[in-house]
Amino acid sequence: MAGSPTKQDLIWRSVQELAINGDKPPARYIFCDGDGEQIDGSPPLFPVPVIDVSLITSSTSQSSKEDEELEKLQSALSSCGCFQAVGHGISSSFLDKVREVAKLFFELPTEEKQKYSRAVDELQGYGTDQVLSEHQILDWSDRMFLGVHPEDQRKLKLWPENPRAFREVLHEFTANIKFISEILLKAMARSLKLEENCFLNQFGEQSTMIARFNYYPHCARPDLVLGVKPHADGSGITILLQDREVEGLQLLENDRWVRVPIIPDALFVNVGDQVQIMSNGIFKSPVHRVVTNSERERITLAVFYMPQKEKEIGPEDGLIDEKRPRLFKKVKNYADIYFQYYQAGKRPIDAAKI
Ligand SMILES: O=C(O)CCC(=O)C(=O)O
Ligand SMILES: [Fe+2]
Repeated sequence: MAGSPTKQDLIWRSVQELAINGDKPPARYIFCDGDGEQIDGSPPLFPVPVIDVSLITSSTSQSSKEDEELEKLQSALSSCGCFQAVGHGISSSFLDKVREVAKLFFELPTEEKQKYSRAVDELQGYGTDQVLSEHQILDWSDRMFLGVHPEDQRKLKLWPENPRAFREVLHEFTANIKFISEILLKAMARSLKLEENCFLNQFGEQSTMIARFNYYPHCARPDLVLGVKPHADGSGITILLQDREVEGLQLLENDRWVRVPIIPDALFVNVGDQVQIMSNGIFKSPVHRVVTNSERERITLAVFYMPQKEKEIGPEDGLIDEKRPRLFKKVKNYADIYFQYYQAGKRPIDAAKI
């Protein structure tokens, strides 16, 4: 097709298709070029703390092992804001099944995947980075975004029926993730000597869970593009199932990018902005980005667990005193605020700061 691409072309041309010819990425994907800082795909590996979820599941049987694990949890979330969860109860073979259905979906022909396309002004469905301005630098990734909770609000017409097991596997996986998220949020409250349900109460009965399958094709110039630009998540907490073999996630630690290692059967958990707010800034929502590589595709599944829409959230009273004054206002509909700030290139959590 002649001429420069229209907005519509950019929306519908998947990065997967762009990657096939192995050419240099189009200008709209170039995050840094030449004189800017090059994207380092291999900075030092960061020893992300490992937490055994099976040790922190019960509030009744207080044991020294549990106390120790809660202390580790508190320390991880107050420093890097993330950890690798093991002992979470989901079998290794089921995690691989989740990875398999995701891979089979992205392998489908374009026309088949486009049956589930995101409408231009919608968030849910299959697509690329949402194009909101001509100047936006686009992510080198395709994604499938699906609301999974509350269950009665699922947009099932966007849930793939191909591969056959997709819906069932996603349903089962996210039911497990919800269960684990609730255990974690209780443990996080206990680790701060708070009543264990306090964070969960802020999430509300109709808490929201969104699944985002990320597909990062290989890229001829991984030094110029990002799979996902630097951001902190707008969730309460995020649980990420990483690719079993291909790395790509990086964290900003003390102003330096570091690599997140792969532990194949672990779930990578990070605090999102809304839990940073609820914890009055004690828990940190880490800035992270995704890099690509020239050889292999990478597929991940991020599940964002968020408070109910319209519900006001704010710092827990028990975490405010003279030594630690209130750092954040009460906010609601943080997802909307997040989106506006993020697209304007600002850090969304600043909107909630006092
Ligand atoms: O794919 C990854 O490793 C992380 C993705 C991510 O940060 C996100 O979806 O918010
Ligand atoms: Fe993220």
